[in-house]
Amino acid sequence: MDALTMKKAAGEFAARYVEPHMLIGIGTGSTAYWFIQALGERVKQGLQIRAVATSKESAQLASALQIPILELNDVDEIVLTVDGADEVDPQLRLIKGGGGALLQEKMVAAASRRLVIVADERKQVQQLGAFPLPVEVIPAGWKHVRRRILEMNCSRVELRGNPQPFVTDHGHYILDCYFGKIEDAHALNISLHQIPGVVETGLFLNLATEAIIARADGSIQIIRRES
Ligand SMILES: O=C[C@H](O)[C@H](O)[C@H](O)COP(=O)(O)O
Repeated sequence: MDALTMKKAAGEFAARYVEPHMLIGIGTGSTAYWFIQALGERVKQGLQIRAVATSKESAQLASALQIPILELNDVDEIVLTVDGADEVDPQLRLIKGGGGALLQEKMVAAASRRLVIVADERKQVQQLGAFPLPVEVIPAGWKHVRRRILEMNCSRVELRGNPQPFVTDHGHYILDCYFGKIEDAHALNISLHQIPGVVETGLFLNLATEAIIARADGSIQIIRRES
């Protein structure tokens, strides 16, 4: 199976988790795309649900498929959110934000009872950090934030977007941070949050409850976080 087919398989598998009248969170990216498409198909066949989106892009896609979209502020607990990831470790700690939607994704994840990650096997790692960690920052001070991150044992920090900086849905910039292997993700997350100007990090810790991993041999692996 190639990458696209694996993403499609994981996304479509997750769409089966959605039950009538659920309030769900819909993720962002090329794997979540297939979840949204499959959900749209079920809505077309009469499934009634309501959804909160993790990005403008996903909101637009869902709306085009007649999936009713609500604002995060207008809902209480989200029953189930399905989202992609850039890296998934065996404890279901994640790096997210490759598509720049990490802030809204983390807010939606934190408001969700279940966060199910859809990914292909290439996203599975023993230790987080090969994928550069996205950090969302306030544009007015990004150079100072970059300097502080470089002092934290980080070999390279790149402002995303060239020549124009990439601007997130919430009007911020993204710094892609090359830490290499992250030994203590929890401590790193806390340290990054202590830098003035950091809005959010792409480290999703203790949030994912389950991962649906599509394998190249055509199988689906389900990993559940031990609580
Ligand atoms: O900001 C984007 C998100 O965190 C995505 O869910 C993540 O980058 C994975 O995207 P994809 O499924 O396209 O690899």
